Amino acid sequence: MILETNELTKIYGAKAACSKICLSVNEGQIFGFLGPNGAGKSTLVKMLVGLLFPSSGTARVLGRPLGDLGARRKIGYLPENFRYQDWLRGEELLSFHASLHGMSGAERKQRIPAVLEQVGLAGKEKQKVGSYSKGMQQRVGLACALLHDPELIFLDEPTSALDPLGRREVREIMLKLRDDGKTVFLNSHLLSEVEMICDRVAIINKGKIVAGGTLDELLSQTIEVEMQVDGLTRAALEELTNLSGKIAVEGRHVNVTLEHSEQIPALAEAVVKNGGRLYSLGAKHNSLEDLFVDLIQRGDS
Ligand SMILES: Nc1ncnc2c1ncn2[C@@H]1O[C@H](COP(=O)(O)OP(=O)(O)OP(=O)(O)O)[C@@H](O)[C@H]1O
Repeated sequence: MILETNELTKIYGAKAACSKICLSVNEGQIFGFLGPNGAGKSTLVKMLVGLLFPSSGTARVLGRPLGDLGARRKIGYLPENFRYQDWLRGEELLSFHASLHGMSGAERKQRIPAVLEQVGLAGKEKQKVGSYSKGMQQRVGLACALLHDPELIFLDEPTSALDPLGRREVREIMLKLRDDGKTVFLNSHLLSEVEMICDRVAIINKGKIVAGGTLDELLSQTIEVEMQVDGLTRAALEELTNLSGKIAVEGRHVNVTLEHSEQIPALAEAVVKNGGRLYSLGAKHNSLEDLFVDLIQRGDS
């Protein structure tokens, strides 16, 4: 594991921004950390990169305890609302960051053009950062995070300022990083993006982890079945309700949420056995968005 947290907690006043977070992240993967606004995503990342002290709990990053300097040198971090020095040219900003990393002249000569190329800013390095578009600013932020060739990269909402094309390019950068053996910890609330590129995800709501696993594991948890039924009797309805906590009937349309696909034959049987006529039955696994909305709404009720 490149990252492991054990009951990591951050309390602000009377409120837990992160409460007893237990996570583990495998090396060489893109890990998606999802949650609505204010759920605690940025707070967790700030603790992991050593910018915030936890109130309690522990974590190991790159095999070292939190705050370890050797580990921090191998971490890249793109904060959510960063603002760099507007008056610097792109190359000057990167040069400044290179000096913060203690890079030699030879290293700078090699790494600065390489990251400019990597984030699609080659040829734009002479322009002032203040004159960059939002998308270019996001890319230069990404370049700063990748400059020292880190092993583990924390990206806090890296595509939020980008148009669809820019988002795709940043997704490609993340996939390339994974191909190169790097680990990416991606904070996001863009579910489709996470669904497209992440190997594992965890969902946080109100400071607590409410789900986690591979996408397959998470999305196979619930199945939505849509049936067309004529003459649904009270007895059939009762049996369907027993099979599923969630059922909606509108005319001939019956929607049922199940936990396993093994329950599907029992649904059909409950309808037919109790006098109903079944015209069609279709099952679909929930999308990440369905799961996310369901978990967050459950937490609000
Ligand atoms: N310095 C602070 N002092 C007090 N409360 C804070 C502080 N920083 C964050 N919080 C609170 O902690 C909670 C979690 O905030 P955090 O920024 O980690 O959420 P987030 O999931 O990153 O949200 P977003 O997607 O909006 O960035 C929020 O309720 C926030 O108001």
